[in-house]
Amino acid sequence: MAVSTVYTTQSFHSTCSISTPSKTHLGFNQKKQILFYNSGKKVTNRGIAAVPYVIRCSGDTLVIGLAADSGCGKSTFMRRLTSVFGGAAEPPKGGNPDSNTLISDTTTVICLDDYHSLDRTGRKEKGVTALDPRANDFDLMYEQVKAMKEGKAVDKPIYNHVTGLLDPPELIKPPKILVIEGLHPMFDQRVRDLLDFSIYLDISNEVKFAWKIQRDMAERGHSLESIKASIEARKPDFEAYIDPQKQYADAVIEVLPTQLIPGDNEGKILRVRLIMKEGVKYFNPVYLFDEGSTISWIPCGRKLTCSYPGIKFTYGPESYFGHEVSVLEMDGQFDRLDELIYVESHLSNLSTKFYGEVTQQMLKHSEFPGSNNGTGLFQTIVGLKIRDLYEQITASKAAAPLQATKA
Ligand SMILES: Nc1ncnc2c1ncn2[C@@H]1O[C@H](COP(=O)(O)OP(=O)(O)OP(=O)(O)O)[C@@H](O)[C@H]1O
Ligand SMILES: O=C(CO)[C@H](O)[C@H](O)COP(=O)(O)O
Repeated sequence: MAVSTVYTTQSFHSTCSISTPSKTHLGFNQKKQILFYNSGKKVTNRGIAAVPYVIRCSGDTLVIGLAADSGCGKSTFMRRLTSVFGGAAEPPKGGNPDSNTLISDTTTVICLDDYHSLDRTGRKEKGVTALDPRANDFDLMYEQVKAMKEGKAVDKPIYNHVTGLLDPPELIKPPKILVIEGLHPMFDQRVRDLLDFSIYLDISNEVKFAWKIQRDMAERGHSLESIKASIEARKPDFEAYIDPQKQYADAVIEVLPTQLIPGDNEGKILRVRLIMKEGVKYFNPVYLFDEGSTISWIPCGRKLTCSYPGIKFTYGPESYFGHEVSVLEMDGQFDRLDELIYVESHLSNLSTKFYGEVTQQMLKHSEFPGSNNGTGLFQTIVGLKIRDLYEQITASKAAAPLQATKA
């Protein structure tokens, strides 16, 4: 008899179905580990591989990691991502009004700030920042993300940004897609290994400063000096614990000052690079004109209105932390968002479901920050790639029992 082990797991949950040969019967121990009986004789765990069984867990959760420093556009990216799947994302109904979680039909976004082990006072007393691993509970993060990936609900703690305290936990049910966003999704190897796809938002210091000033001065009444001081105070820990995570990311969105205006440091016109790792299963990098070539393209002219300093796209292969990557870059900003369709029609592997879907998404959220430049464009594209990844993984799982039957 052919032996096909398509999916193996130590524990079994209610969303899974299992098929075995006719003479094999199943049992479960108290830990929900599967016990196989062959013609009435118990097969021990050691013998599991000898049993031709197929487990299909339709409820398995896809886990996406999104890493970035605070104030670098994670929330904006999340709103674009959940919009690709349709339906509004809202905090858990009837729960803590200061919850950091956002739930929509397909996705649940949890904020890793909820795994701070020290509250605001605790950090102050110990003299550590929230970026320091000592202020975070990676064991709990790992256990809970693993549990959700296996289809189990968890009681996740809540870090309350209003009070600076740790609030009572909230129940999070396993979604189809779980996004873990925050400072450290790729820091702990155990958590990193649970990720099906990972993204890093790499905002250069100049741009981070410009965004912080815009938000914290205009919206939160902070002074220029206090913003500068807070960025400086976080810098050593950012460099030690947050920034190194980008080497593990499958996609990085790098945001830099423009090169179209020599010496520009204002952070208003941006040069944005989408760095896409090659060889990642179910992820085919986007390309401009000709896959693998090196291209430079100024689309301004008859079909795209551009005011000073214009728009420039580049595309080509590069090496990033020793990995082969494709990089798509956009420098400049759009004057008229509806004309983005002209650019979209020259990009391939976008994972759209219909012609113009990228432009439609961008127009739908034209009020989000970055909608007229590469940040919004590349966040939208990564959102579509995640939808594609989810659909491919789901389809491959559905096909697995069929293949096993054929084996
Ligand atoms: N693409 C962008 N272009 C211009 N400004 C942006 C962009 N993305 C974010 N910002 C600015 O940065 C601020 C923070 O964005 P957002 O809330 O999405 O970041 P965040 O990483 O979730 O922040 P936090 O972790 O502090 O909650 C926005 O209010 C906006 O001022
Ligand atoms: O880096 C951060 C991630 O959002 C915050 O500074 C950290 O979570 C601490 O939050 P607060 O300043 O509200 O105490």
